[in-house]
Amino acid sequence: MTAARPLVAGVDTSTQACKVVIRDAATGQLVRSGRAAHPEGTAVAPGAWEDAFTAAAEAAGGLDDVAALSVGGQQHGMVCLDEHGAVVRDALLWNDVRSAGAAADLITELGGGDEATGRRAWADAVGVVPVASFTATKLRWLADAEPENADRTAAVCLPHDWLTWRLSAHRGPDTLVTDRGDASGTAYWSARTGDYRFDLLELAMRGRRPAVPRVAGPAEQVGVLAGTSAVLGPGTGDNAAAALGLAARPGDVIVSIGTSGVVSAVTTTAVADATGTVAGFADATGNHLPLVATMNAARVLDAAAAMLGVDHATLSDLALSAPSGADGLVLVPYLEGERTPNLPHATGAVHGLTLRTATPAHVARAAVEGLLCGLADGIEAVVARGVAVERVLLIGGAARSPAVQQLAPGIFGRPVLVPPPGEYVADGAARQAAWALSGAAEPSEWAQPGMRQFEAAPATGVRERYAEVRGRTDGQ
Ligand SMILES: Nc1ncnc2c1ncn2[C@@H]1O[C@H](COP(=O)(O)OP(=O)(O)O)[C@@H](O)[C@H]1O
Ligand SMILES: O=C(CO)[C@@H](O)[C@H](O)COP(=O)(O)O
Repeated sequence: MTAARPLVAGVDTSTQACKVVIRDAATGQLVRSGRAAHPEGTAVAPGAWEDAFTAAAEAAGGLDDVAALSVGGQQHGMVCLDEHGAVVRDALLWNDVRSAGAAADLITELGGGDEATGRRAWADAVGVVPVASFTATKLRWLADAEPENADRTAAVCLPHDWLTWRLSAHRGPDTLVTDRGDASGTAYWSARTGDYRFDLLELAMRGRRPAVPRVAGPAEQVGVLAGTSAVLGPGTGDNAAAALGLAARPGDVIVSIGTSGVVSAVTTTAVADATGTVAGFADATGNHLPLVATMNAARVLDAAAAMLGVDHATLSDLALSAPSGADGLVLVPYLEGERTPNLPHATGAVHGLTLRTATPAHVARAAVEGLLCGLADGIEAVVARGVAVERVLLIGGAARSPAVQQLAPGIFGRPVLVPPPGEYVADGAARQAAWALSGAAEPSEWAQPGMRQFEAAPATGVRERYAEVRGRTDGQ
């Protein structure tokens, strides 16, 4: 049945929801899709992801006719398993900042007590400088705060690794598999060398060495969907999956405004930024994916809309009705602490309130501009690491906002391409599944969606005023 017209499934197990798309393996045409919500919070029982996957797959009409499946997922989350494969504690997600102190400790420890030396040493070793988001820092937190759980941790993996493993016919924790894209977000695997740094894993775990997933090749068949003959691809981190879904090539910069704000670019060489601003991740094809991530993105607009008591469409209208720069009103959007810049305990700030600016329209404008200014800093950071920018592609839930679409080009100082609203992470996972199924050297060329191009005059002074206010408050 599946041989005549094979279908493939792509999964995005993201922060807020699980999304499943089912596409034609040959053409990429969307056949069906479904989604289900994840629980709130930054510590989540992994079983909730499996439940959401089951519900999303059912909403997508089931998987009976699917010949291959891959899982893309939120990066960095710490999933600890005991010797029998049972979950040791709730997973700590990428946006959980309790490990901020552990990150600082790991930097100075590797630097022999010197922070600058430590930053350089981490960047050289694994392409990243620890921040609270990365798995290694969560493991250090575990070792210090919950040593008994650290002792019970026989294996550690990431959300997409865990879901792939749960969906497979394998059961022992020794059969866990990951890929380059997600492994590169652990801070104990190097995208440059392709090797685990077990010394850094042991440093994080204070001498313990849990098992880690095998790093599969980009299109490897890593198993089968339990109870079926459908092939499982290795999966990958959500940002690498989005790049695959968009068939991103060198010169493309992807700006994703989901729960996280992400600026990423496909490159052929590894990046090692000792400032830690640009993380030297890998992509899902064998290339690299230098990336800047912020913790405050779509939910800044969710919060602004809730604060003003309006829906997203009205928030967007309000923002577009206010003048550029919101007459000096600036919203620094560090609502959940921030990762870039590294201010894990920061809070948001609103500066420049006057009788003139104390209007819903000014607040809406300041929220959109504050969000975009943080991402503009991210684009500038990847450019500073030598990334060439030919196209800027805007995706993620908040890319649906007309205000975001129309204001981004002025604040980024570049035209912006917006593909139709879609699940590009799940699409990338589906494309990987088709690739694994085909056994071909390269992923098939799927028709890419038409994109709308937005242009605008530079938003003079907006980023400068944002930088001034951010510097003044430091978001604290
Ligand atoms: N039209 C819109 N305007 C602004 N934000 C939106 C809009 N539609 C959805 N969102 C927001 O986008 C976010 C979900 O985006 P998504 O990329 O799916 O996130 P994630 O992959 O992190 O789960 C939610 O916070 C949602 O409220
Ligand atoms: O931490 C990062 C990237 O380094 C985030 O991009 C997470 O991977 C979460 O992604 P979303 O749920 O926002 O898509």
